[in-house]
Amino acid sequence: MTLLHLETISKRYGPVAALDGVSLSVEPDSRTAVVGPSGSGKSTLLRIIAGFEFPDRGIVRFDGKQFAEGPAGVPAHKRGIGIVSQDGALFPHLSVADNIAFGFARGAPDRARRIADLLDMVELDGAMATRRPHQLSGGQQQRVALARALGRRPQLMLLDEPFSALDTGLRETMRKAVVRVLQTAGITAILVTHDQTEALSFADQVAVLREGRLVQAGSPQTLYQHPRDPETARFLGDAVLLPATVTNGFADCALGRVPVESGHAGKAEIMLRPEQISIVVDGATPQEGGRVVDVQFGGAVCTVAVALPDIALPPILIKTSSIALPALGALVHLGVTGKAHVFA
Ligand SMILES: Nc1ncnc2c1ncn2[C@@H]1O[C@H](COP(=O)(O)OP(=O)(O)OP(=O)(O)O)[C@@H](O)[C@H]1O
Repeated sequence: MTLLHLETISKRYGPVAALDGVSLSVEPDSRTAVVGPSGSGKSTLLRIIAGFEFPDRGIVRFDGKQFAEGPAGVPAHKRGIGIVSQDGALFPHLSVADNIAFGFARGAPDRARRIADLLDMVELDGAMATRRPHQLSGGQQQRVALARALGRRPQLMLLDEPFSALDTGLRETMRKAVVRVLQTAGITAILVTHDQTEALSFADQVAVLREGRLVQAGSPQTLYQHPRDPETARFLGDAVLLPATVTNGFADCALGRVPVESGHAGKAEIMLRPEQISIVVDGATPQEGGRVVDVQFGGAVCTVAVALPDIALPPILIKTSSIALPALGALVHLGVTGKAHVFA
């Protein structure tokens, strides 16, 4: 059974088509990440699901109820959908406890226990209940915002770049904590993010928007390994794109014969992820091998650029460990693990 169903949603702002015929389904207890370049319509989609905006055309159906059909429908406060935004949007003059209790019915008899439970759920010390938001770190403020949204016991939680103001380490910790909380509470979530790694590690379903259109939706693995087009491939991570001739499950390309998954035959562009390519330093000749033209030390993951004999191709960027990095100028062979993806 589908929890949320969006059907051909379109929304214009004057001449701008913010969303153009977007259809997407979200299963109960799942996590969906919506990604796309700036201006691709991610926030508009979230606002339409929340009920802060209505589509010009299209249908929003939630848990068997029609929330919107074109510009008419159920207002935000009657949808029972939680939202956590980038800045947390806490009330600065209220204590943590009052912020969290904001969504409860006035005078709820179990108020204190519910606040304590929610603080516990988002892994915040109960002693913080009396503090004001400015006395908390960015990560703690986001936890309070999450607790406040959870307090309304929503079936669906919308997360609008909630980690973007946090630094890298804290971001990852928060992401894992949020996933844990949502799973424990059995809440379905939709996350809007600019961060591809965040999307791939957070979600069961990733939806890619571009210029208001849904380009592709599917599991993180499917999108990463089988992107619909080169732009989606590059958007979701580093990609090595090569012209090739495909026959009988193999592609002949600048890296030699590489197995492919597609039954396509003829000329095509193929894609490999950098981690599929390894460097073999074996005394290749300049006619057959590649030459190392750049080595970027990056700690655990280093980037080596290898120029191939076909000078029409840009150097291939390979991710490798810092152990046994090849020397600048070395002649090397490139080995391929797994299959290449074909853009037919
Ligand atoms: N209230 C508005 N009035 C006019 N144009 C708008 C309005 N809201 C959004 N737009 C336009 O609609 C398009 C989609 O905007 P939206 O905010 O949904 O994109 P986004 O993918 O969330 O972008 P970002 O990643 O930069 O937040 C953009 O071209 C934007 O300028």
